[in-house]
Amino acid sequence: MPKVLISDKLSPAAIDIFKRRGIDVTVKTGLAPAELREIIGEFDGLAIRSATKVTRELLDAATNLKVIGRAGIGVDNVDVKSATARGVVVMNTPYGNAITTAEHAIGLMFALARELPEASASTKAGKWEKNRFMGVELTGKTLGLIGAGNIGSIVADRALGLKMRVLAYDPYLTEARATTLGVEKADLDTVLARADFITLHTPLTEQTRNILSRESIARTKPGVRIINCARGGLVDEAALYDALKSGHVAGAALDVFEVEPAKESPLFALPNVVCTPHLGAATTEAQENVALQVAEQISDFLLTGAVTNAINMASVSAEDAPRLKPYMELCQLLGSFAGQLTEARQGVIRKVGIEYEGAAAHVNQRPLSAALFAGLLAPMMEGVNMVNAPVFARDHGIELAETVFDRDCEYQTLIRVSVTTDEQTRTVSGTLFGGAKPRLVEVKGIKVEADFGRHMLYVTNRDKPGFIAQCSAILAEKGINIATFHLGRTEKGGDAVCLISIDETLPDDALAAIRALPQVMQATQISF
Ligand SMILES: NC(=O)C1=CN([C@@H]2O[C@H](COP(=O)(O)OP(=O)(O)OC[C@H]3O[C@@H](n4cnc5c(N)ncnc54)[C@H](O)[C@@H]3O)[C@@H](O)[C@H]2O)C=CC1
Ligand SMILES: O=C(O)CCC(=O)C(=O)O
Repeated sequence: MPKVLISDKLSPAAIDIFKRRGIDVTVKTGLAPAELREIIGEFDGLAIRSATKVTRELLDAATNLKVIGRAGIGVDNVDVKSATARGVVVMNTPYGNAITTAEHAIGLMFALARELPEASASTKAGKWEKNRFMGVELTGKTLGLIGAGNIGSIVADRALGLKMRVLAYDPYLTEARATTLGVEKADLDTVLARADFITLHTPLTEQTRNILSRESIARTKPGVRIINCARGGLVDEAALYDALKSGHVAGAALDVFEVEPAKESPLFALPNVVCTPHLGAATTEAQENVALQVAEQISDFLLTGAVTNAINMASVSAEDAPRLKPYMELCQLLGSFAGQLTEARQGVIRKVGIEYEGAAAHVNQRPLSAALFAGLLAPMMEGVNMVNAPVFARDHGIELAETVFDRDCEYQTLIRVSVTTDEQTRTVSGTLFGGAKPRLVEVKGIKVEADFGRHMLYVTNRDKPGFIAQCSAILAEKGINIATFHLGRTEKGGDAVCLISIDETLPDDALAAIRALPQVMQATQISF
């Protein structure tokens, strides 16, 4: 039974889902990093919000971990690069708290426009300062969005409902999408110069860190109000403080801070600053959504292999997972076969080609190249799996070319793999017998029909009499039983391939004896 740890405060709905799906779930929140490192090795899955920091050190101790699920959007508390390198899938729940967070941004905009927190505090203090608080109307004002993804788009929609004009800066926003959203696409300088309110909705990346820097704040319209409900670090807090003090910025509402928890900050002393403690996603509805989603996603992955909303891997829907399973197995075996032949020749892989024909042309192929790379690179690298193999391949400069042939095919389904090294290109093809059982059907362009046995001997030889008898005699002498024996050749007397499935591994001297046979060009032992 897979084991999952919930290490942050999640809605109890998540626990129910895990239990119902047959997952052994443990809840331990508020652990110190050392305490978490101590126990993480037991778990296959980890469900978190933002408090748990998944560092390289934690991942080093997470020897069984297969999946990390973030009940929320931002994964900046996860070292995704290290997780990927260790083959751990990282998932988030990209939509579950988007509406709630957009509503918080709109709420903060109202709070700024009418100084609601200050007015409330003053009224409760019995001051009745009716003349102190003079707000601004939102109707007709310009809202500048920085980031127009899920949350930014919802903010835009709500702002348009308030009769505001919306300008959006987002390098990935197309004109067509901007038109659909009813916003004006603009560059950052235009947003800074024209917006009465600026709201941020981007992840924190190297490109977005301090996107509202001292220089960019200086280029904003005097009297601008700034809302950050995305991530601390997008706004330079020291520069914001100075701009608020000088009056250039009329107000700022911050849900997120450079350092969290933010227990102290010079900004707290300013009357025109509204703060909330990272509450953007804090509604019952959003927390239930993300908890349910993350629990379903982690369970699906651990129980069926379905991959949803992964940051570091192609998605496989729950519907696709059973259909893709034999294809992934076939690709992994073809990759492993090609990889072991390449390893035997010590060739440096330059390029990998995958061709899909027949039914394979119509399945979701995105995860298949990852399965192929996992098989291909496993003989050469330790700890390779579908998550990290494509990254290793890219880091090693291996080019991938995928071709889909929508044409009649000799087999019901066919996947042909070619691996090009400095020396040669090797091709190997496979099909699914009965739609499910991987079978080799072609090696080096020569037709064979062989199941993938646990231990195999692959021989290329000249098609001359005597080879089969001599080879069988060597195996018999070593007491090695032959399970299956498959032959193929280009033509009578031409090149031939022989695939022998054997019940145990072949001793080195037997392999050497087979290699020494006069007809033999290459003999390699393959294990799956
Ligand atoms: N305060 C809170 O509790 C919450 C905060 N968040 C934060 O909100 C952020 C946005 O969430 P979503 O809208 O769901 O993400 P999203 O991925 O749908 O949208 C992000 C947008 O930022 C844009 N972007 C990327 N780099 C940019 C750049 N250099 N300049 C301008 N735009 C850029 C992207 O093109 C994308 O459209 C999350 O990354 C997360 O950090 C999310 C949920 C709750
Ligand atoms: O889990 C939370 O409360 C924070 C949500 C958040 O920041 C996110 O989803 O990116």
